[in-house]
Amino acid sequence: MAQEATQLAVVDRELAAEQRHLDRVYHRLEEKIHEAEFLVDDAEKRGQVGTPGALAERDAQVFQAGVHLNRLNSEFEDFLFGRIDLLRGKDGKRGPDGAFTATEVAEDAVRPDNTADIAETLHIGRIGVLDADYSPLVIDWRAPAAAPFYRSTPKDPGRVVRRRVIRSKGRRVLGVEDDLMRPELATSLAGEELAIVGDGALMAALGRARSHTMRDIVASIQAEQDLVIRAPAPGVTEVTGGPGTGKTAVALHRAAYLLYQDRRRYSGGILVVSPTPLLVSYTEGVLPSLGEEGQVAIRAVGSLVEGAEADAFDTPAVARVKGSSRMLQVLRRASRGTLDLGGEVPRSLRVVVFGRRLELDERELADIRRSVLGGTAPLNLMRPRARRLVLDALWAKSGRGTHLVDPELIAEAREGFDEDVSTEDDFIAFLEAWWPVLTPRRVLAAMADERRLARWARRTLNPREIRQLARSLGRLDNQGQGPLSVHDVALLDELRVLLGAPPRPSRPREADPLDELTGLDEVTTYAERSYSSRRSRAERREQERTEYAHVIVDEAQDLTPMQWRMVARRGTSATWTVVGDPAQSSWSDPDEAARARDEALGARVRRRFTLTVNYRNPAEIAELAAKVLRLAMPGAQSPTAVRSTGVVPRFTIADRKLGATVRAAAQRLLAEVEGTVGVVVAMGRRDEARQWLAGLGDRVVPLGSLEAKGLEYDATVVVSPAEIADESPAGLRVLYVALTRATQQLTVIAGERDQPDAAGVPDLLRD
Ligand SMILES: Nc1ncnc2c1ncn2[C@@H]1O[C@H](COP(=O)(O)OP(=O)(O)OP(=O)(O)O)[C@@H](O)[C@H]1O
Repeated sequence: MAQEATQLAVVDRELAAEQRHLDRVYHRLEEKIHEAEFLVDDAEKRGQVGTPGALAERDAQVFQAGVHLNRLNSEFEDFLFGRIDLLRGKDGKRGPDGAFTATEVAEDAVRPDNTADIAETLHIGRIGVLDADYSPLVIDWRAPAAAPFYRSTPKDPGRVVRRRVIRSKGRRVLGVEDDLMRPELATSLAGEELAIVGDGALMAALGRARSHTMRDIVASIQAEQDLVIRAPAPGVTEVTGGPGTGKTAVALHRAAYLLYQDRRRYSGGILVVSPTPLLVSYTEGVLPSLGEEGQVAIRAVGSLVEGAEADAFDTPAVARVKGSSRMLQVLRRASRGTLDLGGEVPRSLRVVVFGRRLELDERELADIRRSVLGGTAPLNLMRPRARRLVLDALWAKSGRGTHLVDPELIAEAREGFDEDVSTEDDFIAFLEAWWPVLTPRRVLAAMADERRLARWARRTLNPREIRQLARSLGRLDNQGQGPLSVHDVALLDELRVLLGAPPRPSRPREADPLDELTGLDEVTTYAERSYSSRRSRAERREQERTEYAHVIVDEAQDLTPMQWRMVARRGTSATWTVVGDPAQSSWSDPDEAARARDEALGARVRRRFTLTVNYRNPAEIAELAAKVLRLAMPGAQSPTAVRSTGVVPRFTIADRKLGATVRAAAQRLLAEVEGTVGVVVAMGRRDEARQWLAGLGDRVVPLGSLEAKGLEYDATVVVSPAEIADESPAGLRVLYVALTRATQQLTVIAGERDQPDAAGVPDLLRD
């Protein structure tokens, strides 16, 4: 009892100490906000002067102050989260953030009797805050001085004695959790014994209920993850690791780190490519919570091409054709073939110039076309040359140059001739039909005709593949308008390059996340309209952005060869971070994808990392998933689950009414967990699943197996492992993904195709 009371007193004392520090930080932040507000006021006064120079200066000041204010305001929430207490370092130099730079312990910092004093205490937060005397009140989590907070382990503690995670909300400190890095030392801080409180911040973070959005992990980044986040920028940082090892989280924190390290360089933009819109909306809150968003575009792989927003999935067989690099050859032939669509191309050209009839026949036109197509330029860019050769041929036939000798007169006559011919309606109509401006969608639509496609895909695709591909494109009208699948988008992008840019339609562009630069809305309230011209300039710049300074590919194992080509175009001079897990790949030909990936990344230096700890699944669920991994990818290593809950997966055999069984399982889990319940079914059952679960509320989410990628729920129901596994050649790997989504509980329902044992365990999940 007495011991408990003492411990409580220690906790109170430590909480009070952190509260005092947080109060100081707030005080300082308020001072800084006043400074920013003063700047705004001052800027407005200067605006009244009215000279162009003063207005420009005001504009710049208002912009800066507005961004600063907005940033400070948004950082207030839970922005102090860590603290490290350090021994004295080998040298006594301070860095720009006011912290000592030494990483090694000074020789005499630990006395022979294993006692030591804390020489430096640093608080870590989402942004750095200096006190009025430039001493560090808070160190930015990305600064070098914060690295020991993440890197230090009892095995390799460096200068850190105690690492503390502080939980706070707004202005209140709610709790602290300590890890002791040097338990062998008796350390004192300001003459008092160093206190240790709580039992591990990581476990507390992992045990919390999940919502529909991912949280940042800035308070509990682990050492192996920190190495990835802070890896040098050049070249390619490649990260592999099993489900739940934090690959997505690490990739997003790396984006924030890179921006902090070299904001100027990454003002070129960071692109995060994600497999599904669901994963985009799950993850897009993480960067704003880290104070970064304006420079980072998180896009689903089906939304990388302007004007083509796709989230529909093709059947696995069709996806396999559309994703394969064999499509390159088919698209090349199709784009040229579309120029020649039977029945639509005029066979001859007749024009009347200066009262004379001129004609080019089928053979002459074919010769011209062949000669132009001999070049390698994109088809739409060949059009001017084709037009010129037609005019040359007509000019030759007209004989008008023959009686002239003076080159100047010849040129003049020719110019008049060209002008006359090319403004003739007949000529314009002819050119439109004979060498139309092609759009990617139009070529894609042309491929929906099976006979035509068979010609273009001869010796590249087999008849069955041709039939499947043509049928899938039949959803489009003859201009290519209609629903696109995710895989169509990479084809459109390839066609865009093959065809060259057609004249741009003047339709307004679709919404782009980059248009919403951080905090600019708030700034307008201060800067009023004077700011809007700056904003529209910024928007224009973002609209023009088709290349990025850094590309992050999440779930990289799923990119098809055609998608790799599309993504590569967005980062030709970029540095890259590529995260993925081959064991979760839903693409059927890993070797072909690996070649495409190598081509996309080129000769850049590669830095490889492996993450080994599963932070999502409890050991009970991870063990079950490992059985499927052994079938899906014999010899592959499972990550080690960091915690165990004692709750084993539940198995249920569906009676004849599969829907009722699934609904009952979901309801039961809803009662047992606080947060979300994901119900994963084979892709073919998505619509049914929605009906089964209707009315259960938004804590329950029905998902096709491919949609579950990257997501997580407190509990999941996996419906019929055999159905999921049989759906595609990569089905076992997709099943592995499905089984690894839960943070707490898993129910597996055996359907008709499963062969459950007496305990209801389907054959695929038995030893
Ligand atoms: N250091 C950490 N502290 C707290 N939570 C963490 C940490 N690392 C990862 N997590 C949590 O573990 C879960 C899994 O992380 P994440 O989704 O990034 O893993 P992943 O490797 O991308 O998984 P998958 O391959 O299955 O998509 C998330 O809830 C994440 O917040």
